[in-house]
Amino acid sequence: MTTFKSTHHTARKMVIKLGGSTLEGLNEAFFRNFKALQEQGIQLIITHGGGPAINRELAAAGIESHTVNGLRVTSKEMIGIVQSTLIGKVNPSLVHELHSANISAIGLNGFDDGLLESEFLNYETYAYVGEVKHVNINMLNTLTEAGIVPVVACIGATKDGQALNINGDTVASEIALAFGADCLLLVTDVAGIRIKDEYQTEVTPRLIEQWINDGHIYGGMIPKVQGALNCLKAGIPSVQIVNETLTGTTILSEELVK
Ligand SMILES: Nc1ncnc2c1ncn2[C@@H]1O[C@H](COP(=O)(O)OP(=O)(O)O)[C@@H](O)[C@H]1O
Ligand SMILES: CC(=O)N[C@@H](CCC(=O)OP(=O)(O)O)C(=O)O
Repeated sequence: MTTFKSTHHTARKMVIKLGGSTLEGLNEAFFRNFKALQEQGIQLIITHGGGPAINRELAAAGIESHTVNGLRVTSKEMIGIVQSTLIGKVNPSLVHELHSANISAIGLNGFDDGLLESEFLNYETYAYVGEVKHVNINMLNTLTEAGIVPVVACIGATKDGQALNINGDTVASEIALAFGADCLLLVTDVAGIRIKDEYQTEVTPRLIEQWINDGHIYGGMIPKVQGALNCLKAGIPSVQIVNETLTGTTILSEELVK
């Protein structure tokens, strides 16, 4: 039994972002629901993070890291580890899981066909963290039209070929915008936004701003909701923060709230 919201049924193009917290052992419900979306003829792109895997690799190298506004400050020594973890480990193991579930998938990152042309976000504050300047969507269109699911790791590339660390939620929203997705699902380890122990089914940008200011939304949830708000502003009708069963919080533009 699926529990999709009605917006899923009307979607034609969808981006699904898998958070690092969910990547280590996706459950059977996820693959079942994913295939149900494919069977509805929806063109799908997967993007992913990998925060926990990066933490493990950094710890093994004896490197400590910290975040500012939910973004990992990434030193020169760290960017190589982030790049090799996301592109060399997390991405192929996710592609393998999809393949094992009979889903045709191909692994990509920001370097491939100039997919995520990026620049330093703010070197003084974040060092090797990027912001996406241009998404070369052509390859993703070609693959999705052929029924192949692109699986994109959140590594950007500068014009000079420098890898930059980009938050997975940010990459998901940039790709959703470039793809013209009508739905963005941010899959994480919680069933949506929780405020005072209560999961919210529908929220508005105004409430989100208030909750960030008073600390009810913090850490990794901040780039998630910010990416969601950017997508809504740019006209993507449905952005949802969901768990592996694809149920959670829908973020609505103010004017859509009755
Ligand atoms: N209001 C909130 N509701 C739910 N989770 C929140 C909230 N504020 C912060 N969080 C935290 O955000 C986490 C999800 O973000 P993150 O760990 O970055 O996930 P992912 O790896 O899936 O991107 C949750 O596990 C929770 O600890
Ligand atoms: C700049 C920045 O913060 N990059 C993230 C990239 C991985 C990510 O986003 O992983 P999740 O989806 O698990 O959060 C990081 O280094 O953790």
